[in-house]
Amino acid sequence: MSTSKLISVGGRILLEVKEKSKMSYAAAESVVSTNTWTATNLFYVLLVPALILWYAYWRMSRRHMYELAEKISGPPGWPIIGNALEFTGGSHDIFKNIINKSVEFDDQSVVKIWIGPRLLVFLYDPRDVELILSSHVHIDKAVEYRFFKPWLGDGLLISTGQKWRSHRKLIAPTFHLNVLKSFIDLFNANSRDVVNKLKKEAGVFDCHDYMSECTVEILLETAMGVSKTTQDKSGFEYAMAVMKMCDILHLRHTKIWLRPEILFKLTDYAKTQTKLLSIIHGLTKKVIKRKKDEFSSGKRPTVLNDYTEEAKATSVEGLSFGQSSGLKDDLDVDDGDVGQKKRLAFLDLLLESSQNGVVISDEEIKEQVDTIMFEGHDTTAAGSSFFLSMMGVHQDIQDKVIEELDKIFGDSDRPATFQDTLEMKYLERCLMETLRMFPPVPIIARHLNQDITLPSNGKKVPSGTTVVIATYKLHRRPDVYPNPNKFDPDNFLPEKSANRHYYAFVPFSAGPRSCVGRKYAMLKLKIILSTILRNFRVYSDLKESDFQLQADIILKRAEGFKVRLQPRKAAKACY
Ligand code: HEM
Repeated sequence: MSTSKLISVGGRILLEVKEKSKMSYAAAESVVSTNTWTATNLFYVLLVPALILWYAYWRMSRRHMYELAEKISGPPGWPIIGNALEFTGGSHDIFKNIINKSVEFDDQSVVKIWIGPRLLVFLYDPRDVELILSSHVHIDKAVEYRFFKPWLGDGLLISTGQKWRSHRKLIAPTFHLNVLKSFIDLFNANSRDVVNKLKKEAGVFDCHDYMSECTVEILLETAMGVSKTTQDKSGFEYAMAVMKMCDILHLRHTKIWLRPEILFKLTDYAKTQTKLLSIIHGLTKKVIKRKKDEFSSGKRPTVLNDYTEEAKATSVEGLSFGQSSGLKDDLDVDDGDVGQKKRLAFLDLLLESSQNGVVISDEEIKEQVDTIMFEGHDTTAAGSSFFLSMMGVHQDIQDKVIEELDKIFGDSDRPATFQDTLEMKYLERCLMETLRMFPPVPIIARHLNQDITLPSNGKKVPSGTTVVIATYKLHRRPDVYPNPNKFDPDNFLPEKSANRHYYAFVPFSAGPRSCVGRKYAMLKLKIILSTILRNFRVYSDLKESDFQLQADIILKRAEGFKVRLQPRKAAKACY
């Protein structure tokens, strides 16, 4: 065979081999694609029944919940998403919509809604409220509080079980009345500062900004023990960051698509949250570091063990410190029989405890500081701003408060004493009435780990439900407060309070998980508000029916807390 023949034969063979291999490749490809097709199809063919089975099992395992929920009334919802569409629109629209819709169910004081698979049952009969709040069993916070976790960690507000119990035991005494009495000078000094700042306001302005900054600064100076001279402008920045964080948390509570972590992280809100948390945690870290440096340089905290007869009293005759006088909690424990007790302010105690090898880590201290800073400032800022708004609206009531203050202080510009605060009885009634009509924490939510039977109507609420104490609705029950939408401080005359169900007024919650800052808040508010009213008369151009309420975690006025001030003693400087 010639070379060219060989080549051509070889080429043909090669071509043939190539053709064959092409064919077998195509065949293989078709086998693979057939197999892939079959595997993909098989996957889907199996997935669909698997999902159906899983859904059927899931529904079956929740049958008990559905059966009991069926017997509780509530607005009709959609399949899968339930009543999630009720939460569309802005915060004010949501609040108005929910309150309006709830009216239909007022005769039963219990309303059910579904947000996707979550069952929420709103309660506002005092007997049902008592069942939940007085219990040592129903103390777990609802799963919705988990959105606070990146901010507050496992702080007192959201922790549960043994951790919550031991930290509560540690922290509650740091808000004991004896400790609070030692803060009076600081309450006065900061109230004076806010009065001086308010002097520059000539027209209508939002008093909440001032109240917010002032309450942050007071907290830093009292509970955290950071002196004014070492504070910088970060208080205001912190307060604004907290406000914006609350907006984001509220969105996550109400917009079903923002609930799953995986979806939330894709949004701009997640980026904003990271920025806000760096401002918020920046301040708390700075505060703790400063305090630790003081400790290591040998500066020890002041021990507050003034054990005079007056200081011994933990409860004061005729003063309820923000709750029905028949209720008692761990803040009312009288340790007169325990012997002389060393008392420290909040952060001093936590640091001292940790250095003595007690129960609390650095991370836990940070979580508790974040919790107290949040709970302690935004609530009181809202409460005081609502109070000033109500004084502005009700000039006749403001007259009576001013008359009382003039009786206590006369012409003097001296700072208020603890004894003075006991005599501010009418101002206290106005404060309680403000907290009734505008509770800064308008709802309290708990997770049920077992079925409960409602004392008010015998209906059962199933385990796994989020029960929501609707404080705002509870406080406006016409059978408890005749004319409930009228601001009437006489609702808190002793004889009227005595005849009322104890759990019909719970602005600070009640029972084992009541607010640890209740007495602190009442004392601080009395001093700030009396100082403002000793210096200014407050006016409002709006009536309370014009207030646009919104509940971004904390109840606020959507349009801002707009008031006007007129100096009472034009020529006199604040003392
Ligand atoms: C007008 C002012 C205040 C109001 C209306 C208020 C209201 C409340 C309410 C309703 C709760 C229960 C929340 C829930 O269960 O979801 C609570 C808890 C709490 N509050 Fe306050 N609060 C006020 C001021 C303060 C202050 C000044 C502090 C601290 C300085 C504070 C610290 C706390 C803490 C740590 C908790 C969690 C307690 C626990 O779960 O054991 N609060 N507050």
